[in-house]
Amino acid sequence: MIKDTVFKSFDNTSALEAKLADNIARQLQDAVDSRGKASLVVSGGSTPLKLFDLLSQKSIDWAQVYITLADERWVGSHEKDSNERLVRGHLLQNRAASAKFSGLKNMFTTAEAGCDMTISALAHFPRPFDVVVLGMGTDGHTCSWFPCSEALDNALNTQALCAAVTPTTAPHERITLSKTAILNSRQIYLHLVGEAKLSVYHQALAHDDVSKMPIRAVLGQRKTPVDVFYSA
Ligand SMILES: O=C(O)[C@H](O)[C@@H](O)[C@H](O)[C@H](O)COP(=O)(O)O
Repeated sequence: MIKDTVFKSFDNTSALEAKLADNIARQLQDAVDSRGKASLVVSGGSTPLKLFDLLSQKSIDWAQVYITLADERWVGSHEKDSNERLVRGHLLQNRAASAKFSGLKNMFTTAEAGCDMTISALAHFPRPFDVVVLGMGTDGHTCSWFPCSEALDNALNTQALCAAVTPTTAPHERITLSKTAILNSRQIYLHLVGEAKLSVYHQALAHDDVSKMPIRAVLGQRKTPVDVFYSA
């Protein structure tokens, strides 16, 4: 049983996105004011697109903000399943166009082979990450930590920043930030939309087995604050 998560429920997705975009913008600007630069890790998938649109319009010092992804499918950055494509089309727009983005995919043929290069590409990021925004799948995965995937143990236990994953339940080989990387953050948000995700979230809280629902690796820890933002 996992206790004490901060859970914020909103009447609709617009209210959720407005509040989450305000929080993230404030935390990034605070980081720039105190340390000169800030870092933001975002997730792909369908949930965060409107959040990205709103965030891109915030008036903060984006030129000092370093942005990357929690995970990426090992496909070209113009392909429809690319998370980088979503970030470029929705977040790195408007005022946020001046942010410094590093994607996770590189020219290596496989994620396994490209992992070290991705780690080097992120070496200059301010860490701990200031803000991490995670999503969750209805199987309880977050990032590309898929339940029962052979690579899950490595993604959850390596001290390296990234791990390669080939899920059996989702398309594409992937690269994902590791648990070590994600938890080395000042603030994590878990962005959930829809009743199906709420039910999965409750199932995740009810037990401790991380291999069955890897989101528990985030919800069941006390090192890094996690705020869950939910709307039906
Ligand atoms: O690349 C990805 O797929 C993700 O980063 C992944 O972890 C995502 O956040 C969840 O699968 C939720 O996806 P949806 O928002 O599409 O439901």
